Amino acid sequence: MRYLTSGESHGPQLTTIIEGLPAGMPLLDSDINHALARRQKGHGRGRRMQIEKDTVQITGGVRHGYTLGSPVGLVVQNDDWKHWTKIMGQGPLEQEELDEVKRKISRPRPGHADLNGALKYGHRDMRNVLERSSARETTVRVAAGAVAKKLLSLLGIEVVGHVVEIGGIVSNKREYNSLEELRDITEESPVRCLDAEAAQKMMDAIDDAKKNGDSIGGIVEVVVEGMPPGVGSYVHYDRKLDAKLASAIISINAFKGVEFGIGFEAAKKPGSQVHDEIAWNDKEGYYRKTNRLGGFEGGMTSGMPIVVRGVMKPIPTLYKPLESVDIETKEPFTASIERSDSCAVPAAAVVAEHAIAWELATAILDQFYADRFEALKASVEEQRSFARDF
Ligand SMILES: Cc1cc2nc3c(=O)[nH]c(=O)nc-3n(C[C@H](O)[C@H](O)[C@H](O)COP(=O)(O)O)c2cc1C
Ligand SMILES: C=C(O[C@@H]1CC(C(=O)O)=C[C@@H](OP(=O)(O)O)[C@H]1O)C(=O)O
Repeated sequence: MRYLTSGESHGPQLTTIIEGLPAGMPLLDSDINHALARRQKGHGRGRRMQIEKDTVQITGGVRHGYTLGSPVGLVVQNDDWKHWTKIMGQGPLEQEELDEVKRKISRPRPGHADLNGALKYGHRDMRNVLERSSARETTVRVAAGAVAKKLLSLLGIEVVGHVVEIGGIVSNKREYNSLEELRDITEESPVRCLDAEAAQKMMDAIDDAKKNGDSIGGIVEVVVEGMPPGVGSYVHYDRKLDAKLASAIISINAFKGVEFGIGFEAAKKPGSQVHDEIAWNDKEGYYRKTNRLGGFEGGMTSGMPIVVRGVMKPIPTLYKPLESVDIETKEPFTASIERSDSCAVPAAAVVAEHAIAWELATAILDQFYADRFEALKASVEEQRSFARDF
């Protein structure tokens, strides 16, 4: 399965085409709209989220609520587009219109894609870079991921993303009875955090950062339950599933680090306190007594919950900006900016959830029968009972 996205942040719309879904899978726009609404929430976002009411239009590949096997097209309109029709128009402009809209962006923001993108494509107006490097694109990544999540859920695999740290404030509550409980509690939290006390401190930290013209980052965690064991590969470096998940996390705007299970803590501990002992019982077959490795050994799923965390750096656009250089004058400057998020970690937890769901669904479709949904389901179930009886 693969998808491409197209669209600029303030252009008319964002589009994605998904290729490789099986036929006969139930899919409604409401499955996707719920995910889009979740991505828009979260304490710390700027005014843009009040303008947008993200909803999807399915433009192909679905009929009467079921996939056809043909490419699935998804479109999300940018409501902000109506304010940008001249600046972002695709046709040529008259000279006087050009003068009006051609306020070139020549001052790159440290930490954003502006300068590197300009050097790559030769854009002297860095709007040509920022329009696409903007995390607005994560809207359609979430839309594609919501389709993947639907497929996983129909196969008994659930994926939940939540926030475990913002601005150095750590969630102390990690235990929950079920993924459903984790989802419900974090859904109600304005920062998508299980620990209500830490959540309040996180919100205060976001407000402080905003007041000071600054921004803060954090850590999100994605948990997956229900993956059959043995998905991925130890045979080929480019089919290792943990590596694909790591790449999916780092591909999200502003993500700088990734770890599985106890992650970087493993460097400090002896093997006896890192590796998970193997056990067997009648009901489950093989399982691990602990899950310190976060659901992976040898690039393949172990059947234990997958636990993957990603580090998001603070948002680069600052109301109290850092020093940079104007590419026209080569003079140093510290410019003010119009609007920005001060913290997007809660939204990024939703993006991470969907990026992970996409990779898992793709791995399932690579490994099991993939043309008819019912046959896929039977094939995944067969792997589960094979592993149970092995
Ligand atoms: C949900 C989300 C919202 C974001 N909002 C902003 C924002 O308002 N302003 C900003 O400068 N960066 C924002 N970012 C981060 C930038 O898009 C990102 O830093 C930039 O594309 C450069 O890429 P890199 O940080 O991965 O190197 C956001 C990221 C995410 C995931
Ligand atoms: C539009 C979204 O996020 C945007 C991501 C973003 C960036 O630089 O990444 C900059 C901001 O854009 P704007 O200047 O239009 O407010 C965010 O609002 C979104 O998440 O849907």
